[in-house]
Amino acid sequence: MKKPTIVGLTGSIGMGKSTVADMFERAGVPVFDADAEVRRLQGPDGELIPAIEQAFPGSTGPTGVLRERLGELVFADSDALARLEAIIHPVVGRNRTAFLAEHADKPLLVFDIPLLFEKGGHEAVDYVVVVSAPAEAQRERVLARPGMTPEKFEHILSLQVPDAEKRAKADYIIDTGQSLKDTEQAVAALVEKLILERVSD
Ligand SMILES: CC(C)(COP(=O)(O)OP(=O)(O)OC[C@H]1O[C@@H](n2cnc3c(N)ncnc32)[C@H](O)[C@@H]1O)[C@@H](O)C(=O)NCCC(=O)NCCS
Ligand SMILES: Nc1ncnc2c1ncn2[C@@H]1O[C@H](COP(=O)(O)OP(=O)(O)OP(=O)(O)O)[C@@H](O)[C@H]1O
Repeated sequence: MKKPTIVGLTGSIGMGKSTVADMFERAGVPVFDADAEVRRLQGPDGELIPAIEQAFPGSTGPTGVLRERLGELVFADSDALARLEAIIHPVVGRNRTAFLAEHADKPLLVFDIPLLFEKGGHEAVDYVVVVSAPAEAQRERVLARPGMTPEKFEHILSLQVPDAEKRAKADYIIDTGQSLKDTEQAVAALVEKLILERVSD
């Protein structure tokens, strides 16, 4: 049986990656959502709560990880962030492998991975799709989020591979600086192209 084509979907903060991932799902493509997986593992009764509480005392409660508190601890301290990542990333990787096995009969799959370039996962996918919009649109979207400040935004940006570099390394770019409808059409066209290419391979 032919293996599924794997698309790695990524993009910097606020570029519209989650919205575009939903568009892939609506086009019939199963999506592994690394962020959702992290939230599940960190949620109430999440598998990683004991390890996170041990490494970062006071960072969890009855609702699971206290995201804002943990964010304050790790986004300001790169060693702390590396410790948190060492707890989380191996488990996410394991669950991604299980997702792949479950969907081995599908033509196309999407791995929605915010840190695809930062963590070197781009070698493990067939195509990298970068979600991108003008910096002004990105800034406006992110600053509209509750609890976000310009300082926090700049700092998170500094932890991420710059958008220009992501674009340069992409196989395909999905522009989210246009209307949602136009972006959805671009996603549907890309899905069709990738499935056709696979068949004629
Ligand atoms: C620290 C946590 C709890 C803060 O949660 P919060 O809901 O406040 O923020 P959120 O997860 O939406 O992240 C905000 C922005 O920071 C970026 N970001 C998150 N983790 C990282 C990281 N390890 N390195 C660089 N950027 C990161 C996200 O891509 C996003 O653009 C959470 O980000 C976390 O657990 N991060 C570590 C796990 C991880 O690496 N997740 C990302 C992909 S699997
Ligand atoms: N053409 C478009 N495509 C995608 N999103 C758009 C578009 N136009 C406006 N938006 C809006 O931009 C926002 C993007 O948010 P989204 O959560 O998808 O970003 P994200 O990149 O996943 O963020 P983060 O990396 O911070 O988790 C949404 O509110 C969405 O409705």
